[in-house]
Amino acid sequence: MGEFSPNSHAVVVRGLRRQYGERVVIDGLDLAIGTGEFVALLGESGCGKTTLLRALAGLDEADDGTIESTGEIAVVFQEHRLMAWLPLWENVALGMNTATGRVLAQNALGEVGLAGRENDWPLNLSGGQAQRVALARALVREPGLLLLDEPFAALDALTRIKMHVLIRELVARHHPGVLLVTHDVDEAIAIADRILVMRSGKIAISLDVARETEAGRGPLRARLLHELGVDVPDAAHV
Ligand SMILES: Nc1ncnc2c1ncn2[C@@H]1O[C@H](COP(=O)(O)OP(=O)(O)OP(=O)(O)O)[C@@H](O)[C@H]1O
Repeated sequence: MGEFSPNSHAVVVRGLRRQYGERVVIDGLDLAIGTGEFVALLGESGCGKTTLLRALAGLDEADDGTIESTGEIAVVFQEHRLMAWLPLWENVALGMNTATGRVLAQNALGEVGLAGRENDWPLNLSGGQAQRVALARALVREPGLLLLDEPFAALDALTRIKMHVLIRELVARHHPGVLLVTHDVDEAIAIADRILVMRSGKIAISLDVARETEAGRGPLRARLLHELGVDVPDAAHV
């Protein structure tokens, strides 16, 4: 990686290191995500994806290295983490001034397809709707960096595809840098501009997919599966 201009990057990570006892999980990792860039992070189970995300979110201390980010950082997890005793708008506006928070929450709920539902309760929502509220809560603060920790993994296949379309629209409108942790190679290819593979505590591979043609996606999928330790005879048709 070359030199980064902090102004055009949502986050720049240099030499990040994290270890648990003797086990080094992140080992001098470098990473830069541009403003408005959608990056997916793949890696074998236990390679340190969640550890990296937690360090970026400030939920965990790093042992060494620097993380420079230009704006707020928001996280959406696999489970929605909404508060059952608060109506949807209050979940979205949590910690904001009530009057402006309410208006911003209403707008954000409209953006995720839940207009008019601001006084409804989390318990009345489907899994997909609850994740929409979680996205609204993250984006209402206009974060510079949006961290997504497998937010669509628990959803059914059709709902997941709808969420892929929605998240792309939201990112195009709000321009945060995005880091999506996923186990799903097809999800990564469908929505990311760039795919990273993490291995041995570092970013081992960075592949541009934004301009990949339809014909190029089969070989790309096979390559990514191979990098993740899965070799299939003709991966384009699996
Ligand atoms: N708090 C902790 N204390 C000790 N070891 C930990 C802790 N958190 C994570 N680890 C270890 O660090 C390694 C990386 O864990 P991490 O959860 O970051 O991996 P991951 O790539 O997100 O895995 P998965 O894909 O299965 O979610 C694992 O070996 C895990 O056991």
